[in-house]
Amino acid sequence: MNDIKLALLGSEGAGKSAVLVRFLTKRFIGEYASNANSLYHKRFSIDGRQLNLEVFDPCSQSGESRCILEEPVDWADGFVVVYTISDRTSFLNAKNILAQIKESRRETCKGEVPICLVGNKQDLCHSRQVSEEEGRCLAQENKCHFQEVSAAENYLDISNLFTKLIRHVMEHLKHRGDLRRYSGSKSMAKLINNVFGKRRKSV
Ligand SMILES: Nc1nc2c(ncn2[C@@H]2O[C@H](COP(=O)(O)OP(=O)(O)OP(=O)(O)O)[C@@H](O)[C@H]2O)c(=O)[nH]1
Repeated sequence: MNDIKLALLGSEGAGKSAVLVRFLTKRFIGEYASNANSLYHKRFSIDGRQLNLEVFDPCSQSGESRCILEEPVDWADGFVVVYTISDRTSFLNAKNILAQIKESRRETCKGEVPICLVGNKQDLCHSRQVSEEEGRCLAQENKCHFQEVSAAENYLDISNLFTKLIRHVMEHLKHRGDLRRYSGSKSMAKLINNVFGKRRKSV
């Protein structure tokens, strides 16, 4: 069974946990504990293949806090970078995070890093500060997927974006002939726990 490791990154309050919980449970839960890093596990079936999905949801990163990014960026096979369409600062932070991912993967990762840029809180379009076009352009510049979503209102867009990203990760790993997939993910989970002291969750 293949292991797929994803990390969600983005500003405080961008809706990382909401997006992830919507994907994993189909539900929207208004408030989430935001003072701890979490590692979620889920068995997932895609295109007839069984996967062990691990998703790392760290507590918030500001643009300057490079250290919180380093371990997830090394660990993850793919990334969901979340900003809020009604908060330009979160968009600028997402831009910064994309640059950091690219920079740290430049040596090890020939070709594209599987990333989806997500503009969340589409339901707040009356207070929109970032146009859909700007989001799409930033994604194009970084050669990544792009999707505007509302974790509060819509499951399907979120499900589709994760499915697309997971397919991209699978392609990417196949291309790289990455045998690490079969070495067992428990040791990496342990490493992450050691580094961040985070809770682990099964959904
Ligand atoms: N209107 C609206 N609110 C949302 C949406 N997604 C999340 N929220 C709200 O935004 C707030 C922050 O959501 P979280 O999922 O905790 O955000 P986060 O990025 O995980 O935040 P940290 O854990 O602090 O990094 C919560 O009050 C959510 O209810 C959305 O799609 N629409």
